[in-house]
Amino acid sequence: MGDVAAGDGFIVLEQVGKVFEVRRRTGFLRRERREVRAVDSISFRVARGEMVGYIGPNGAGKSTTIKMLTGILTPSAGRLRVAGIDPARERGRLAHRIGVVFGQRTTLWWDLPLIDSYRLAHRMYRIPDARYRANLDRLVELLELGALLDVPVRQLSLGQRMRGDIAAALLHDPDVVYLDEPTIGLDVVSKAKVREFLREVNTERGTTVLLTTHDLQDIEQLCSRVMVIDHGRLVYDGPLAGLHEAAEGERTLVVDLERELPPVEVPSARVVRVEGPRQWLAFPAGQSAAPLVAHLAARYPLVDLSVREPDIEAVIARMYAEKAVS
Ligand SMILES: Nc1ncnc2c1ncn2[C@@H]1O[C@H](COP(=O)(O)OP(=O)(O)OP(=O)(O)O)[C@@H](O)[C@H]1O
Repeated sequence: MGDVAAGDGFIVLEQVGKVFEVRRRTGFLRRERREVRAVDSISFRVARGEMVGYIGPNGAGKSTTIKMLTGILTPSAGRLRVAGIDPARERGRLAHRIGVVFGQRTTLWWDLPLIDSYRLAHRMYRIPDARYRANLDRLVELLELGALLDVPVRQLSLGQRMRGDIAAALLHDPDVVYLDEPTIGLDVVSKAKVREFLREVNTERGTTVLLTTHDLQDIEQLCSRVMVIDHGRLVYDGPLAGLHEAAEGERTLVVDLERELPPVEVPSARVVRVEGPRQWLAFPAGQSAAPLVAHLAARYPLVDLSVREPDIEAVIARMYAEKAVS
C-alpha cells in the first residue's frame, strides 16, 4: 500500500486489536490472569473532512480505539495510521495534527483562569502568534467565551467548561478531532450550540471529526456515516439511514385504551410495553397497520392510536439484543 494519508484513508485501521491482561487476586498468593479483548480486529478508513459517529454500548471498546488513535495505547495487533503517522511511535508529531475532547474529563487547568490554559497551549504547540490570535478570537466568538476567559475553570458551569475544552482542542488547527461524549450532561441549549459549532468547524476548515457519544441526537444531527462497535468488533459501518434498514425490522403501533387492560391479543403483532392504559405493539415493518387497527377497534375500547417508525435508539438496542442471543 502507498501513502496512507492520501485519498480516502486519512485515518486507517487494518485489523487493529488491543488485548489487556488483567490480574485478579483469587486467594492468598494466588492470582488469576485473564485477557480482555477490548478491540478485536477492527478495520476502517475515514477520509479527510469526514464527520463520523463511533458508537456502541458501555465497554464496547470506543475509548480504547480513541486512545490508540492518539498514541496513548499501542495496539496489540494490526496496523494503524493517522495522517500517515503511526500514533504510538510518533505521538509527539501526531499531537500537532490532532485535537481531543474527553467530555467526562477536562484538559484545562482547574485553578487557573480559562485564558491561561490557552496561553499554555500556544506555547506547548508552538502556534505562531498571528495564528494563535486569529484562532482564539474566532473560537471565543463562536463559542461565546468572551466573558469567561478570566474565570477560573473550576467556577465554570459544565456547558461553559465543555465549550472551553473544545476551544482548547482546536486552537492549534488540528486536522483531526476526536470527541468523546462532547455533549454529556449539557442542557438542550448548550448541546445545540456545541453541535452547531462542530458542524461549522467541519464545513469551514474541513476538520475530520470522529465523534463518540451516547446521545444519538448528536449522531443524527451531525454524522452521515456511523460505525457501531460492540464487544470490540465493528458490527456496522455505513450511512445512518442504513442503520434503520439494517434492523429493518419492526414498526410500533401505540394504542391508547379507555382503561388499563391486560396486554391485547392481535395476530402478527406482540405487545412490547404496557404503561397504564397505553400499550405498544410491535409488528413487521413490511405489513400494513390497517388490519391491526381494524382488529383492535372491533374488540377493544380504543381512544387513540399512532404508528411509529423505528428510531435509531431502538434499532441499536435491537442490534445489541440480537448479537447477545446469537
Ligand atoms: N487499562 C485497561 N485494563 C484492563 N481492561 C481495560 C482497560 N481499559 C479498558 N479495558 C476494558 O476493555 C473493554 C473496552 O473498554 P473501553 O473503555 O474501550 O469501552 P468504551 O466503549 O469506551 O466504554 P464506555 O462507553 O463505557 O466508555 C472493557 O471491557 C474495559 O473493561
